[in-house]
Amino acid sequence: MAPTLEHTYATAFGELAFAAEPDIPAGSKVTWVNEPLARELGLDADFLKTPAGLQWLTGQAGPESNTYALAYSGFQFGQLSPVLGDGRAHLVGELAGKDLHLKGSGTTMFSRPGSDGKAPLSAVWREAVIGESLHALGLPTSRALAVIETGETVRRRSPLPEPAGILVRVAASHIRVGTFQFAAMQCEPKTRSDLVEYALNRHYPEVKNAENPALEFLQAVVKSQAELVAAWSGLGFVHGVLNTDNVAISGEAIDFGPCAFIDAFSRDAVYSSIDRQGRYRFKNQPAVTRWNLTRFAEVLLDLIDEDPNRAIDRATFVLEGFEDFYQDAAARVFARKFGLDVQGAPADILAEVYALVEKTFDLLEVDSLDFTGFFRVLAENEEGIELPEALGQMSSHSGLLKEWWAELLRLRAETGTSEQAARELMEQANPVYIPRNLALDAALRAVEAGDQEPLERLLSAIREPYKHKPGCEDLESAPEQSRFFRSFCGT
Ligand SMILES: Nc1ncnc2c1ncn2[C@@H]1O[C@H](COP(=O)(O)OP(=O)(O)OP(=O)(O)O)[C@@H](O)[C@H]1O
Repeated sequence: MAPTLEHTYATAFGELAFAAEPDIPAGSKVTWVNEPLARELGLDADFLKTPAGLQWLTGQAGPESNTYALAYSGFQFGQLSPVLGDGRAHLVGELAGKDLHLKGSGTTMFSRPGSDGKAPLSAVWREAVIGESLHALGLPTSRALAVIETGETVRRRSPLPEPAGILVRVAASHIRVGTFQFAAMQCEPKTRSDLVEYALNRHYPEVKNAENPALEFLQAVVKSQAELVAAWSGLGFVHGVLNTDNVAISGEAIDFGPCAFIDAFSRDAVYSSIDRQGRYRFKNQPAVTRWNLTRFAEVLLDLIDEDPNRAIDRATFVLEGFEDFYQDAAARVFARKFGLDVQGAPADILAEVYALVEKTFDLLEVDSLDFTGFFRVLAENEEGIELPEALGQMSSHSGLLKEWWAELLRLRAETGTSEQAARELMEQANPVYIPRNLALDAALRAVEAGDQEPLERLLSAIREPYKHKPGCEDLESAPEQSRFFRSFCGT
């Protein structure tokens, strides 16, 4: 049997959570359960695959339905949409302090006019695989608990129908920057102060008794977002749609629809077919996150200080800390990738590591090198202090490469990192396996045709990302044609 879910958010915020029934078509089946996650949550994976498990996962198990569509607003590609909300998603409840949430579960009062409330099976799986990969790589992220096939079809990328699915996901919460924007525009001021208190209790209890809770909350979200985006930089990960409704205040990655890990490196990498101006390209992610946080600060100002000018000064001071948090976090992320032990290192060393990150990007970009492959080759270098031959073969700019290598060795010496320590750091920071774009795409096409095996194989590799897995060699690198890959945003 499965536990009873809580509804603390919906109970506390009736003006932000509206009763809404999911549409679970007859014949729907749970076709995949995330067994490690089920275990972590104390759930029985075998039960979840049964018809009773399907009912529990979709909020239909009790005598009455307690499922909700959540309200939020959002700046989408820079333009404010005052009312968005779960238009094809439902909150089922909370388990162990986390949200259980459906996507692709039918229309609600927030549905986009004329839209079907559904999700293509391939989009459901893309989110499931990427979430598992980010989690295995140590990043905070929402994760798929299960995939449901409904037997229905949807039309997205072509006039041809494709199978539909429902994602059952688990997230720290679904409180977004856009939730606060909605509360600011549509609710009494008390809703926002209650929401700050609720969010602090749930996500940042260490600062919940602060003298100025709204200011401390802003500070905590700024820091966690800076760390999140720095971790993405370290993986060459492009979220895809960093609208304010896709920014969770918990600091987890959510709603990474048309996301991808970069193969051939370019700072301008953008994978989403709807991001025509490249607003959310790789190199813009820190600046765009700062922009999103500024929109967040705007709707907290009156809670920060009743004097508007003082409130702006205080919020600005916190926002200005974003760059420092980001650079510090990015320097630490890349230090591990470079094999540098920076524990206890002074700020000037971290600044030098950060400068080396930019030089690395130059080196990768000038030859469009494979981001993940470059770092893994570095981790597996057998040549000690000699410039690794394999890197020499990858790069056609030997001058740049030699300079870069000399700088890396200088920082190793400066930080007193032994060869052994360097190798250990790099082997645990530079993955062998990420969901390569073309391999993921091929696996998604297979699942649409009824074959789940390629996805299961990909999952087994990315779940242990730092270890070579016999039989998965084809998933270790990107084929040449991946340079031209662009993910379709048919969510
Ligand atoms: N198929 C759909 N049917 C009804 N409403 C939809 C559908 N797809 C998106 N919407 C709604 O349109 C608005 C903007 O959606 P957005 O593009 O952010 O999609 P989303 O469902 O939130 O997907 P993602 O998780 O990838 O961000 C949201 O209110 C969303 O619920």
